[in-house]
Amino acid sequence: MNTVICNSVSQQATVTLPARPENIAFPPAQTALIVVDMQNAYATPGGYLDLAGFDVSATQPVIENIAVAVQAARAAGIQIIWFQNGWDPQYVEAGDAGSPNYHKSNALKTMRKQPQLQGKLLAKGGWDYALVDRLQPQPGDIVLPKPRYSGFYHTPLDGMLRSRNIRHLVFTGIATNVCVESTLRDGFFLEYFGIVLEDATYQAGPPFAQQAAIFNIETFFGWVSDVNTFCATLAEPALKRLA
Ligand SMILES: NC(=O)N/C=C\C(=O)O
Repeated sequence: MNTVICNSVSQQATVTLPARPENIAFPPAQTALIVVDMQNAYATPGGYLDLAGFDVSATQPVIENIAVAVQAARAAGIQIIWFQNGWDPQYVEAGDAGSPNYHKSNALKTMRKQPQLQGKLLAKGGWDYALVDRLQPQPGDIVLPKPRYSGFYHTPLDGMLRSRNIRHLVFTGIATNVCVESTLRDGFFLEYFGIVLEDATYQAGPPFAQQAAIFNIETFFGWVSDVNTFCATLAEPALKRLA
């Protein structure tokens, strides 16, 4: 299993993260680590993606890598934001037939095909909607429910970030090619710097979906790094102080 271990740090002014296509500097105190939709729906066998026919069998290393990244980010004074995707149990927030979401959401489609699942998939308060046991928010973290793929739509995310002077967003979570990429793209248009920790994300669909999302992000919308590098970068100033 791909386990990454790293040490924590105190807050510093700016760090420079080795990344593709080039290194990127950011101030931890004005940065958020966003954990996208690490719910049973997306990461656990028996959850929505699994029931809809997507392979979630390789998500455990991603969960572990996210836990490591969250711990390092928290110690460095980076704001942690947990997204939770879904709707009220009556699915009013999902939209009716007048919404593209009604037609494209594979959760809604799966429930229409299998009516016994109605009220179970991505419904607030249920097991499917809950974050996986391994990844739980702590006091000071922000938990943000969102009803669409992008965390910027129908949520207070932009205001929350601006009021905290946060301009850099480090992304982890599932799915790279859907909610991670959607949010990072919208952030780009709103003048946020988006960084993805590649090994702390996982795709919905075949491996080429991951590759394409990472290519798009690296080439057009943001920067790509990994958990080990992220942790080592945050630890560097602390190591220098000890020397
Ligand atoms: N969290 C996500 O990326 N979600 C992807 C698909 C869906 O929610 O139907």
